[in-house]
Amino acid sequence: MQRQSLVIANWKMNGSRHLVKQLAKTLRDAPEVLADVTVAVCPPAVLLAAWQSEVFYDQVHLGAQDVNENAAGAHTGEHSLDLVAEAGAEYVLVGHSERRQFYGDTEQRIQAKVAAALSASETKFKVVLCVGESEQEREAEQTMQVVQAQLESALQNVSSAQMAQVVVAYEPVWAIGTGKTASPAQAQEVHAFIRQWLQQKYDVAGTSVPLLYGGSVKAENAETLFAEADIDGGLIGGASLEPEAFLAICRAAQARRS
Ligand SMILES: O=C[C@H](O)COP(=O)(O)O
Repeated sequence: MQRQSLVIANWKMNGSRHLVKQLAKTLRDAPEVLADVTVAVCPPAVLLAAWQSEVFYDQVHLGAQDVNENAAGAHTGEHSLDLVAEAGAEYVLVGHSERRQFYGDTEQRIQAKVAAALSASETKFKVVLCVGESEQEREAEQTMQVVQAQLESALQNVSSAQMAQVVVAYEPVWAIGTGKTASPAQAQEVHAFIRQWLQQKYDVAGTSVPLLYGGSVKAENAETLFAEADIDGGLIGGASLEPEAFLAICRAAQARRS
């Protein structure tokens, strides 16, 4: 089954209004890429509004890097689904390893965030669930076990119908921001495992879920990673801050379709 290529930029706590303009221009100047590849950008929430005035949503989609599981209330510093939707977000990253490690994203909270995002009635959010093992876990040969446990917990109450709104990003923690990329074979092995798990639980709905690889994807390695059967695109950190590099990665995802 040929799934649509998808590339998502995660700026993390980086970027500026200037970079919004630069990247938006670079992408606008490549309509042939945007015609073939779904591209989304997740800037820091305070830059969503700047993006809103630069993009047409049929060209570039916007996303939030995280969201609070509560609808509203006394949660200083947090953003609700309604707030990020109002700022243009259609995608929401959930369970990124940096949030799991440093900002209190327990399995329970991740499950609650997934549930909240999937049940939002006004906006049909796309939830990008991030999973992945640490270096220690890989060395102990626990990769599949860890990834399976993360999937089981986050998707425990998610129905087949809701899976049309879910994207899974495999991000080995040891490859994030380290310059160490999983080899295409290593990434494919885990992606195939995730695909199989999804198909077992969700049947046909599991076949359609886009699977992204993230972890030091660069213009130089994107094409070989995206050539793997179960890698439908990437979740890009550092390289998404360089417009030309990001565009080259989107082109690599476009090449995957031909
Ligand atoms: O969300 C993106 C990933 O954490 C990958 O980041 P990176 O491309 O800087 O390694």
